Amino acid sequence: MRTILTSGQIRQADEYTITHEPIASVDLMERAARAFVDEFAKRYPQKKLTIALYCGTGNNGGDGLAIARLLYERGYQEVKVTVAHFGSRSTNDFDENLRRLRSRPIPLKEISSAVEVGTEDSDIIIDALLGTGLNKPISGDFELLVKKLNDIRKPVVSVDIPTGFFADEEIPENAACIKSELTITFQQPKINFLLPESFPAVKEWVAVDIGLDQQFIQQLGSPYQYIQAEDVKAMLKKRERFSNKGSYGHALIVAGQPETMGAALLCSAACVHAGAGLTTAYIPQSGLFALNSYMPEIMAIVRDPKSFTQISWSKFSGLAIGPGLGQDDEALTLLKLVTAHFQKPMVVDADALNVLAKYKELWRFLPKGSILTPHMKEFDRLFGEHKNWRQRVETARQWAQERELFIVLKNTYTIIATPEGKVYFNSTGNPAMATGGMGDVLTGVISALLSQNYTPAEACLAGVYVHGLAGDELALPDQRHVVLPHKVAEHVPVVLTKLMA
Ligand SMILES: NC(=O)C1=CN([C@@H]2O[C@H](COP(=O)(O)OP(=O)(O)OC[C@H]3O[C@@H](n4cnc5c(N)ncnc54)[C@H](O)[C@@H]3O)[C@@H](O)[C@H]2O)[C@@H](O)CC1
Ligand SMILES: Nc1ncnc2c1ncn2[C@@H]1O[C@H](COP(=O)(O)OP(=O)(O)O)[C@@H](O)[C@H]1O
Ligand SMILES: [K+]
Repeated sequence: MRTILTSGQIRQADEYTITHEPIASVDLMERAARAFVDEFAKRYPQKKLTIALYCGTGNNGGDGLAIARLLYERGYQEVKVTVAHFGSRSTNDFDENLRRLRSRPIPLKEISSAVEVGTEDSDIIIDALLGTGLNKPISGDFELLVKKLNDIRKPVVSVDIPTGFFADEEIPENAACIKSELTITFQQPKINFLLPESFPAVKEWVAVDIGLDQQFIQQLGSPYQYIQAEDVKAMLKKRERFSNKGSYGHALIVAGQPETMGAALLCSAACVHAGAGLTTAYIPQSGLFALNSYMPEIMAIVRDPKSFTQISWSKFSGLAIGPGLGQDDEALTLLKLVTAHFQKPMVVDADALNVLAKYKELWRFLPKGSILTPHMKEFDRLFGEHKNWRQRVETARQWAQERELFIVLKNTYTIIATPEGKVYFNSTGNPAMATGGMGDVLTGVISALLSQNYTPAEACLAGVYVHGLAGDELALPDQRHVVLPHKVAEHVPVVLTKLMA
């Protein structure tokens, strides 16, 4: 896991590293600047580029001055620097870097108001005005300068965070900020980079390691984590030589209506591909033909009232309810039936979530450790309207803790809130996956993992990661516009094999 800290915690980690490594703070700044320049040089290797750095007078500005010097030393000869003295005092490391910069033949202009900025015709702008020290929305000269830089419509690369961007608190409405093409951020993504509001301020980000003390970072106990491949690799279990289908559990997928059988098929098929020993779909009579012709590996129980009393619930080790289920009386009956008889953690998705939103008294029947997989609209139906994603993250965290459930809030960086109060952000997935049926596949994958005896936490974390990775492997190499959910399901075994290699 990569721990995600708030700006305040990052400052603590900086201070701890400075005292205990030990390293002088100006040397830590130099290390950060070097890490920035390494990444910048990879992305923009043309040494003839004209580069304009805009620096504030805090440590973000200090980084900018060090970056200008290091770029020059790397052979970027067309670098120039503008320092914005807009009121805030300068830091010692800024002063030291200004002294170092002055000994180089790099053009330096110091301004005390935004109107002094002339026409800007450089190829690239590096934004080092303000970083994590931001404590209120920018206004006055900062706002004017930011507006000017945005209006130039040249690519902007931000140092650590775009100037004016709130890294981890709720972003105030209409707060002005730099719209960066790329943000090269120190040590870890900032929480708000992982939420939709960050776009277009943060079109793309990359985190570069500046060697902050890892032990100290762990000890800060941040609830926010960013899932990495190693975490999922450590969870996955290989299939044993003397195993049989009984070793991998039996999943029941309660899904589908005559008009939405596709959802049931995609979910059940994904469950088969993700390795459930047996998969049974609990579907309407009219869906039987489609099911049998789509995938013969899936078994069926036909959903007539007689069946309600005939299911032997204990033989299922995993269960999902919801994809394409509808929200009529039958859906309500099924949700009641399932929660009354199935005592293990289950996956609740799609229409079952909408039913749950309408009949709040059903909450208390959900087995502890169950996994809710809402997208944004389902989430707001369950928990009320939210003004922004930062609020959704906190609602998910509170509810998951209070109800002892896992909430998988599907998004670009899917958010997983756990009963322990942790919040994980998924690092896989891409916009080609934004197509109907993709969530049904995710539900199938998670229920397959539950039926194979993975813990609910493992099923959520590994499930979302694997699902996103399958989508990435299909879409990213040749930049596909769209990937189809059934292809993602079919690719899940390939991804699992690679992760277990
Ligand atoms: N040793 C360290 O602490 C390190 C810090 N680093 C850099 O330091 C940055 C943080 O530096 P600072 O804490 O000096 O802060 P900034 O450089 O982000 O901001 C400077 C000052 O601007 C003022 N300010 C805040 N909001 C404002 C607003 N809306 N309008 C006008 N002024 C405002 C604040 O008083 C703040 O201290 C990071 O983003 C990173 O770039 C890196 O060099 C790595 C090491
Ligand atoms: N831009 C994106 N980046 C990453 N993942 C995405 C993106 N768009 C969609 N996804 C993933 O695709 C799935 C869509 O789920 P959902 O909206 O429930 O689809 P459906 O209801 O049609 O089955 C989620 O797992 C989501 O994380
Ligand atoms: K910045």
